[in-house]
Amino acid sequence: MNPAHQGSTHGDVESDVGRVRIFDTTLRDGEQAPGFSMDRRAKMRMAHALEDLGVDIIEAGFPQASPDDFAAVAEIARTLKAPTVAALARCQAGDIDAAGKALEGARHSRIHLFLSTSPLHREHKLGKSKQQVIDIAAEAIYRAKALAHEVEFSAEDALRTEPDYLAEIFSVAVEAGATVLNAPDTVGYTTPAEIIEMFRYLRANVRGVDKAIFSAHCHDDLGMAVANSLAAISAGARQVECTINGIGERAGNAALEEIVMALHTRRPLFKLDTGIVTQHLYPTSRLLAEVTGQAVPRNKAIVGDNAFAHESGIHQHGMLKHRGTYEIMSPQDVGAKTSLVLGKHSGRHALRQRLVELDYDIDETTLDTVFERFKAVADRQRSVTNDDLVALMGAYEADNETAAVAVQS
Ligand SMILES: CC(=O)SCCNC(=O)CCNC(=O)[C@H](O)C(C)(C)COP(=O)(O)OP(=O)(O)OC[C@H]1O[C@@H](n2cnc3c(N)ncnc32)[C@H](O)[C@@H]1OP(=O)(O)O
Ligand SMILES: CC(C)C(=O)C(=O)O
Repeated sequence: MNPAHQGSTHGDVESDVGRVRIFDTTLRDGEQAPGFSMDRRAKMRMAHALEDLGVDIIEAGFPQASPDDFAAVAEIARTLKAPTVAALARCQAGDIDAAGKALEGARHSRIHLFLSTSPLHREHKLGKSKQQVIDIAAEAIYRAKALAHEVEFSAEDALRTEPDYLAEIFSVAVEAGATVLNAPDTVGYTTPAEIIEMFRYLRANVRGVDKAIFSAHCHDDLGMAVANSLAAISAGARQVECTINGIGERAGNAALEEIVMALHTRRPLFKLDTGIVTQHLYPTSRLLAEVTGQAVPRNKAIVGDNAFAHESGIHQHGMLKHRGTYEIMSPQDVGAKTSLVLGKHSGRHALRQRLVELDYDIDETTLDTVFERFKAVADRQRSVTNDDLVALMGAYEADNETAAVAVQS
């Protein structure tokens, strides 16, 4: 083991009071989803963006998965300065050694071990008894500890595992030297009430609990990944594993931007901070869309095109009076912008505002006529652009001139 790894304070349990660590797994679980895989170059671009975003841990990949993934993890480990770089490994010597090797150049390294603990996985996937699973985990942790600054142990399918058995394997994991205990909801099955119960139980029953922090890793199969992550945090988890845009296996992982902005926007409720530079959320989301070629859905919370867009007249009127009427956070805080989109649902207030912005001096009579014409255009097309408005105003002014000439002659 590199002597510099000894005595690292990165991941000091004491420093976690009032702080939730953000463990980004966009480059590992995120890229496992069909259509999202990233090559070494794409991973490097994302890794730099994630470092600028301020994530605490970047899970760079699964070195045993492929030579390119090994190379990507190694390059990220060598290059990044601030975040801990993590690599995933099964509880197998080959995986652990590959992870250790890939992480050699890292300033702060973490081997992330996982092993299934639920009855279904133990019996059908691994074909191992409860005790065998515990022994395999302990041996793997001992091996990994010699190869990285820190070891995280994930009990795969934890939320479908018997709580007393989960507490036992985590107790052994702490004894073996793991300092992060992750209880993943691997298949997105749990609910907020259940995950709270599980984390409270673990905190009360894992031996040596003060030597480790608990982590949540939630999947979105039932659309509850973010809610479950926040629930786990409220029950004492001080690390959350999440991805940009919520990408990941099947329906995805908990979306990083949603967890971070929930903690930020509802700070009086959670009383917890992250180290995320929130203004980087939107640009990082767009970079991921660019490198994967997968567009962000318009209605995606925080980073979708519609997250701060308003087309309805009643909402636009409210927004023009006070932004707080229809926005619970400032778009600038996530690096985005508000837009008032003109369409068939818009009203006079928003239309007048846009015409003023376009330098038209407009009285009530003009507004009424132009508004009627605007609605007719809006009924034919999805949105009405500035060019459409200029054309409408041009036609209106031409009609007025014709009418004036007719009156004179
Ligand atoms: C919940 C998660 O997201 S876990 C991470 C999932 N991610 C991935 O699988 C992506 C990368 N994976 C890969 O590239 C390949 O699966 C590899 C290279 C790791 C392994 O490939 P192969 O050796 O051909 O095995 P394959 O994937 O078909 O089967 C998995 C094997 O790992 C074993 N295994 C699964 N999980 C673990 C674990 N945590 N610890 C030890 N062994 C495990 C299985 O029992 C099976 O063993 P067997 O080959 O003795 O039957
Ligand atoms: C490896 C573990 C943390 C995982 O991805 C899961 O259980 O979903």
